Amino acid sequence: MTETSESRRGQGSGTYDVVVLGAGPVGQNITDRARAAGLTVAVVERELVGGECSYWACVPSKALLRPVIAVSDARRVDGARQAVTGAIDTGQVFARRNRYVTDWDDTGQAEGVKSSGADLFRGHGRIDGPRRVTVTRDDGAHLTLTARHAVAVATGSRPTVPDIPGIREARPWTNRQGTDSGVVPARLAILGGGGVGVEMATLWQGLGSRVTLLARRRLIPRMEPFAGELVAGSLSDAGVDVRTGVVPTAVRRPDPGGPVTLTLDDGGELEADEVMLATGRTPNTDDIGLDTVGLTPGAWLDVDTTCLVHGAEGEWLYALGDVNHRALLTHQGKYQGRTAGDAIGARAAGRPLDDAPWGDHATTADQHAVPQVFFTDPEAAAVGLTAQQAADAGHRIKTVDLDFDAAQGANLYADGYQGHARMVVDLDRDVLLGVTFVGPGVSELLHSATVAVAGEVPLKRLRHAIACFPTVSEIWLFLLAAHQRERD
Ligand SMILES: Cc1cc2nc3c(=O)[nH]c(=O)nc-3n(C[C@H](O)[C@H](O)[C@H](O)COP(=O)(O)OP(=O)(O)OC[C@H]3O[C@@H](n4cnc5c(N)ncnc54)[C@H](O)[C@@H]3O)c2cc1C
Ligand SMILES: NC(=O)c1ccc[n+]([C@@H]2O[C@H](COP(=O)([O-])OP(=O)(O)OC[C@H]3O[C@@H](n4cnc5c(N)ncnc54)[C@H](O)[C@@H]3O)[C@@H](O)[C@H]2O)c1
Repeated sequence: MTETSESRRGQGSGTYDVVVLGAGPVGQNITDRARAAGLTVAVVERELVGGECSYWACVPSKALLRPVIAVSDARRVDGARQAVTGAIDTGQVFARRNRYVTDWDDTGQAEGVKSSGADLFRGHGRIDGPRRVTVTRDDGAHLTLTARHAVAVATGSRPTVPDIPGIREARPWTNRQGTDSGVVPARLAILGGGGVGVEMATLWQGLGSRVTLLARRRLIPRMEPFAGELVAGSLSDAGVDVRTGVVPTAVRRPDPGGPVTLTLDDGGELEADEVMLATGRTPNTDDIGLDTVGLTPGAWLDVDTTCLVHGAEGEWLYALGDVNHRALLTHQGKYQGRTAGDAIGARAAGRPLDDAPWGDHATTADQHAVPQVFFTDPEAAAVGLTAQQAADAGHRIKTVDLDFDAAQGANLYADGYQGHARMVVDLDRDVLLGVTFVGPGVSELLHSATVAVAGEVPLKRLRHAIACFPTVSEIWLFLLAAHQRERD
């Protein structure tokens, strides 16, 4: 850092090639790539290095879900089922979660940022005109950072609080309490049937809560309809009260330590010990100085394929991860971070960009091949387009559907394996536009589909990619054979 003289305690300035706002997984990835390109980097973080993902989202939720699903998996195998004789040890489950979030201590991840050669600044960052960022530290001191080449916004998102009378006063759980609680509420009402809703319902019901899941429409609506149906059925089998088409119109918790009551739009009432919001995300862009560069505070940031923000003059402002609203997923944001980091390196060196589709500096997969797994029981995993999305986009398609019990490997994996697979075929190019798997253990199957979709592998060639006998992956053989039969 080229620190200038400090006129008052804690005040100073520095000039870097790149300034990164937010040290979540996405901010860390762009930092690594910018450093690899030989650029100097300042990283600004106001809370914990590692972001929402490491401490209140992906990591703790999966640490908590795994024991629940491992027990279910054992129960699906004769011989193993008989060995599951007790209840889940919630104390051990919480201890496991605490290990994976390093007790909410970010020392290790902060060291990781520093060891990449970047400088880490603790405090709230705000853009202050083109290529400038001010950092306000907890003690009120300010610092000004100037970026020679780029400012990268990777400030993530926070839970959306719906406009329901009484909801804020009822102190609802969000993903934060849903992943950091060490107490199992006796009754939990979850609002929202997207990814957070279904995973949290699986998790807290599995740990002993009586969960009611209220969804405006079908569950996990961005996936194929059968995914939501299978997940809803299994949640109900596990004891979750799944109610679709029902929303609260008012919430009240008269006694701060007492139960919460939800008035529902079907005329009913629901009492619970906690209510959790799983109603989507709001970008952390309302207080980052967007107005100083002609952009709208609080908006999602619209970006090009290299993650440059549209509407900001000059090629210096990038937005990655949740804030650009392309795909609110850690792996996709990290891909954006790697791609944009390389693009910044190329632009800084005056090298030509390789930003044509699927080029080194293009985030093409954001449009065509986003993979996602919901760690429910059964898991729901999908990549690319659903049949509806493909048809809406004007593709001439056909779908191939199969239950997993066609594959002996699936039955050996779980007695009476229940699951379903669909591939969406582009009839004009004979490639896959999308694949969805629902069933136990399918999360580890998804990458094969991602390779096929992103690689645009012709189905004529894909049939030569042989799945081992007897694995769950054998479903590929049956899907491709069914496609070929229908084609011949
Ligand atoms: C319950 C839950 C489970 C999820 N599970 C998965 C999953 O299994 N897999 C998956 O891929 N995705 C999952 N997601 C989504 C995933 O958490 C996000 O897509 C991911 O965290 C986005 O990363 P990010 O770096 O953009 O933002 P974040 O992880 O939110 O990090 C942003 C960072 O920026 C900091 N920051 C914000 N504003 C400022 C500022 N002005 N100055 C300085 N610092 C600032 C924040 O403190 C934070 O550390 C889940 C989400 C939730 C809610
Ligand atoms: N395993 C994973 O990959 C994973 C897990 C969890 C979350 N995530 C990601 O995190 C992001 C946030 O997840 P999310 O589930 O909060 O958002 P979401 O947008 O996926 O789902 C929110 C749901 O809440 C509903 N909703 C909104 N307002 C409501 C209201 N007032 N009453 C009732 N329902 C209402 C919406 O209709 C929607 O179905 C998503 O992009 C998701 O993909 C990923």
